[in-house]
Amino acid sequence: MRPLVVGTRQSELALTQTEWVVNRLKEVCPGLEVRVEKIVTKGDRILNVTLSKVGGKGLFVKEIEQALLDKRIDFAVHSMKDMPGEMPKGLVIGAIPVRENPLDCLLSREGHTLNDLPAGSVVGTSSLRRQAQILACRPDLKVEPVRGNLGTRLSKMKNGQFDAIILAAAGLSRMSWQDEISQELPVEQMLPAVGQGALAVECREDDEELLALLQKINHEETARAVWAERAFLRSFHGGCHLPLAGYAEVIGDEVRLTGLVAQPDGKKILRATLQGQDEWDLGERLAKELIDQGAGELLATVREGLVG
Ligand SMILES: NCc1[nH]cc(CCC(=O)O)c1CC(=O)O
Repeated sequence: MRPLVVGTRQSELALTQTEWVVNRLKEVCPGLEVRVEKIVTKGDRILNVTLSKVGGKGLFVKEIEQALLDKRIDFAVHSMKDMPGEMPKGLVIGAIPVRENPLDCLLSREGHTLNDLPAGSVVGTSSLRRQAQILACRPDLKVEPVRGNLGTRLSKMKNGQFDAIILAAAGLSRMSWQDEISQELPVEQMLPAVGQGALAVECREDDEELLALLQKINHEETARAVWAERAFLRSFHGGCHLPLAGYAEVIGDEVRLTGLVAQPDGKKILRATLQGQDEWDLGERLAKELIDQGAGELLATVREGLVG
């Protein structure tokens, strides 16, 4: 294998994830040389602006994808949940390694769970998906936006700006910060984001030498689950900043997919589960089922709110 260049954002989490993937590649290809190229993305430059108002999460991957297309880098490691539904022509996801804990968790200053947080407590999250699901079970809490990388959010909670925050278990676990978790939220209370806990290793579609190597760190079960979740996401046309959740598991030789579309105030939650063999078909059928329940109208109202 030729020496490779991997592109990554420069946040601690991104670097940790990249190093993890590089180590997996070195296990299956001893002696492999990989140079790490740090890339500053638009999402990193505007961390003080509410993300949903500036065009969503594609912001974290665009510059990196351009570097791939320009052949300045050979591959890139992304958090799967930061990947938009559609990818640029010429690029593919070459591997989906084994998934970390997909759940969201509550971190609270006093060690409370979601059910026993005192009324009026302020919960920090900028995700409409998390906001809607918190308010659905605890309409007496206040949700306020919080931005910044994991460390910044943690310190904002610890210094009293928030009574609690919601973060993905996967990020905390990769940073070895699991001890900060007050409660892992069950999927019944907090359905995760599409792709949460999984990584995407992206490369050029014609790089056959690299694709053959990446195939060796692909995790079939994770990949099947994530394809079903992403098929569901794509049916809503790139709605990664929308109050939308999707989570799939492999059960025997089938995939069971649960999807959710919510009103940001949590007063309306549409949810459905389907099981089947074909991931793409499953995602599309689940989206149709939620659209039949009124998801289209609900999301249209949210989209207007985001633009205005
Ligand atoms: N929203 C940003 C983001 N993108 C990926 C992760 C880490 C978790 C993962 O890989 O799914 C996080 C932090 C978080 O949501 O708590």
